[in-house]
Amino acid sequence: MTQYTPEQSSVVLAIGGIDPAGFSGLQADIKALHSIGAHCYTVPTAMTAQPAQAGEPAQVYPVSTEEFVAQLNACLSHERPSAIKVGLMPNQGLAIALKNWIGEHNLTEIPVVYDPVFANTLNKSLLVDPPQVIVERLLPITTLMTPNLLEAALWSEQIATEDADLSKPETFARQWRKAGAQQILVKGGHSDDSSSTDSNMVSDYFIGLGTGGPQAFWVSTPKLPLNQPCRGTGCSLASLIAGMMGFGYSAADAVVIAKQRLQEALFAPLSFGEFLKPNFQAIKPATISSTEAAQIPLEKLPSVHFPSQPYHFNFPSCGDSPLGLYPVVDSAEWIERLLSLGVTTIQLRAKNLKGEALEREIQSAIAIAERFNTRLFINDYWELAIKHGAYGVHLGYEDLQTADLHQLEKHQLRLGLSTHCHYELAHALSVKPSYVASGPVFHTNTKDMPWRPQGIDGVSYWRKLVDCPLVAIGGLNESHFKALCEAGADGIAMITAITHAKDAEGTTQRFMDIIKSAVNETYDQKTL
Ligand SMILES: Cc1ncc(COP(=O)(O)OP(=O)(O)O)c(N)n1
Ligand SMILES: Cc1ncsc1CCOP(=O)(O)O
Ligand SMILES: [Mg+2]
Repeated sequence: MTQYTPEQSSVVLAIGGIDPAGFSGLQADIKALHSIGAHCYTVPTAMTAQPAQAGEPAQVYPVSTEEFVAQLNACLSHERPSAIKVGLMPNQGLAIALKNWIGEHNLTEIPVVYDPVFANTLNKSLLVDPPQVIVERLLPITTLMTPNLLEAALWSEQIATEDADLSKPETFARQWRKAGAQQILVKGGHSDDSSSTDSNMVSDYFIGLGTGGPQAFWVSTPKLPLNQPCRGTGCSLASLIAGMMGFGYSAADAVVIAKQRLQEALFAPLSFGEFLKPNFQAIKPATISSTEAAQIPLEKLPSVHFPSQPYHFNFPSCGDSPLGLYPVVDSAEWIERLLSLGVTTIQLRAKNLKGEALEREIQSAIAIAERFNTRLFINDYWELAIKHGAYGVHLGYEDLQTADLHQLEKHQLRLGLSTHCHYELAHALSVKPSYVASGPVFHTNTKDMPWRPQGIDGVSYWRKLVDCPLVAIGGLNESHFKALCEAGADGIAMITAITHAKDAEGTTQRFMDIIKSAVNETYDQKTL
């Protein structure tokens, strides 16, 4: 369910400080990483002594470069790490040693998540050298930085242009990118600024590298009413992100999953003395089978939205009857043929038409669907769909970046959205569409897709996260219908199985019958 291929194991090399009180640093990393089933190597950069009392400073005792490199080598003598998480890096000598070690051992392909810890939650400085010098050393080897607002400010103010508004996470993120950060998540947890998002939410700003170039988004979870300072959240989040990237997830997916995992661990935090800490023991462990990729159980997904787009939409429903068999075809002629058989949901996916011919096809398709009182979705061409009063549109993630959702909502078109990974699903759900499509379920020859097929298990997993109708698509035929209905699919979409069938009419009729009885059986079983 990701742009990359999720693996069965994730081994994270966690590099950071030892907090003997057990709130943050490597101890926090271990707990967070074990909760997602990742293995955690721990290489200390420093012992620390961080007293609870506000007046007393923290002590930091860095390890020597020799000790540091010996530990790194010892870890490497076991399995090669699949991700590296860097937390407290107290001086530039260790930063340089890490950079050199990564280069010497050809580990530059491994994702490095750097959480630039400058001070702890109690604002006690933990660095021996100035933060700017340390960050400069580590930036070239970092895949994703995760500063909080204060840490981001420390660096950004140095390089800010005069008109930059440094009170906002997105400004910091842009400044860091200018300074050479590949991908960055600026955590807004310490911000009182609510201009860009809902004040009941904690919003972080991400700039990453999507398949089609840089991508930027806000990722938000509800603010939890915590009545004591909570420690170790930054370390835990960065570790979870590294752990998910270690499994092979993209940075955007890893951020979305990690943010939700942390939210769940904070929902009923553990209280210890004057502090709280995330309760990773209380959340569901990951299930990792020997054959499938790791599956991380989540209660829901965070809200995700593009910087330019608010996420308060509400698209009309597709009605009470299940979407059922959902043929995706390329002409009005196909629509006429299939609707006359009683198909109730259909899509016009006209990839080979342009200009007037395209507009004519869309107009005819809409007229036919109206005659049969059927749910017709127009793929891609949302402006023409609005112009000619279509029932709905189906959009992919790329279309979402340019489509005017306000116009679609204003004209009350139904909206179906494709999703292939956690990040896309989180984004789609934030838009509150009329349905979400999930695929490819199986390998498809119809379209090149960079995602690994999710299988029926993937549909069941998606079902638990999706609070609107769910459509399955990709390599589907009649042998899958029963299992798909049991997995909770409301609609079963397909191209080849119908349009390449010898007897398309007979096949469609049979498919409708199978789906109808599978739906009835599933319903009977659920109500027994
Ligand atoms: C029901 C349904 N699900 C997914 C898709 C794929 O749409 P999209 O991502 O926009 O890709 P193209 O179909 O445009 O290639 C779909 N069309 N229908
Ligand atoms: C457009 C699309 N999006 C996800 S899978 C797919 C192709 C589905 O076609 P088929 O049913 O022929 O596998
Ligand atoms: Mg499309």
